[in-house]
Amino acid sequence: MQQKLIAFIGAGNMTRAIILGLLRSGYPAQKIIATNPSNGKLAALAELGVQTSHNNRFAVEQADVVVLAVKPQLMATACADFADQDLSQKLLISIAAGISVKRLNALLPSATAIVRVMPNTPSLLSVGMAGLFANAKCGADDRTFAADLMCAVGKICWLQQESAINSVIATSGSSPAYFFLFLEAMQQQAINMGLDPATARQLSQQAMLGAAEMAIENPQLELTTLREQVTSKGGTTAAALQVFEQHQLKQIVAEAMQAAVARAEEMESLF
Ligand SMILES: NC(=O)C1=CN([C@@H]2O[C@H](COP(=O)(O)OP(=O)(O)OC[C@H]3O[C@@H](n4cnc5c(N)ncnc54)[C@H](OP(=O)(O)O)[C@@H]3O)[C@@H](O)[C@H]2O)C=CC1
Ligand SMILES: O=C(O)[C@@H]1CCC=N1
Repeated sequence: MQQKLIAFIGAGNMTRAIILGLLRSGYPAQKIIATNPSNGKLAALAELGVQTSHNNRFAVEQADVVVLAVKPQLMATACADFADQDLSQKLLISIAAGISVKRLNALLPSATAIVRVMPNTPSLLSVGMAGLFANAKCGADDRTFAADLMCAVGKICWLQQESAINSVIATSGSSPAYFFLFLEAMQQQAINMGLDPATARQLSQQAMLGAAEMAIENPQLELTTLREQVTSKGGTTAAALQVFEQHQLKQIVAEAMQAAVARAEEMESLF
């Protein structure tokens, strides 16, 4: 991966995840600067050798690549700190949900090459999944750098349409939380059935990990086939799946994902 000075604006969960991945892949810490208003998160990054600052303007001035990683509702405030700087030679990467390229161009008028990235928190363990959309002003170098950045923390896919970012949010950005909700429910019921909390958690999470690895290792098999392989006729799994069907699990999932997309679209008009 090319070594450019990367400024992360906002040093929260996602920035930390991406920086840890970069460092693990051998990216030099002194080529990274992170900003944040409060101290704690910066201090933790400074311990890893990363440069830190409270000053967005100072960080952006030196950077070749600027990663916008603040909450969507704070994006306008953060960008105002360096909106009058010449960003035309810098690659701008935004990981924010609900902030369009058009909005970024309005907030940062001199920005040219812009990549929107939708990552997820498993990036922290280098098993992230990110969708990337590049605007028409991005050259091959910009695309390669953005791809390399996210490949340091997981897998990526390129999107042809910006609107697909919202589908990525619903499918891989937010979905670790859907999964944790499912795990919480399983752990709770296992406890209700008499298992201790640690055993209930281990059984649930290890089964899910194994199932995810089976799906990954068997791309030639449809997910339906993998499900059917667990489901003996007249057996226990069939009894459980029948309950999911009665309660229309697929419809619930569809509605939840549609709600995520609708909120992303709403945020595009709010922030
Ligand atoms: N979390 C997730 O799973 C995912 C998040 N995203 C997107 O990533 C972005 C960041 O999310 P996440 O890391 O979870 O959020 P966090 O709240 O963990 O991190 C945002 C950080 O920005 C800091 N901040 C606030 N205002 C400014 C400012 N003006 N200048 C610089 N830094 C500032 C906050 O500081 P302080 O600590 O003082 O509040 C905070 O540390 C969001 O836009 C979100 O949509 C995308 C995909 C997945
Ligand atoms: O909840 C959110 O808005 C962000 C985007 C995807 C995951 N977290």
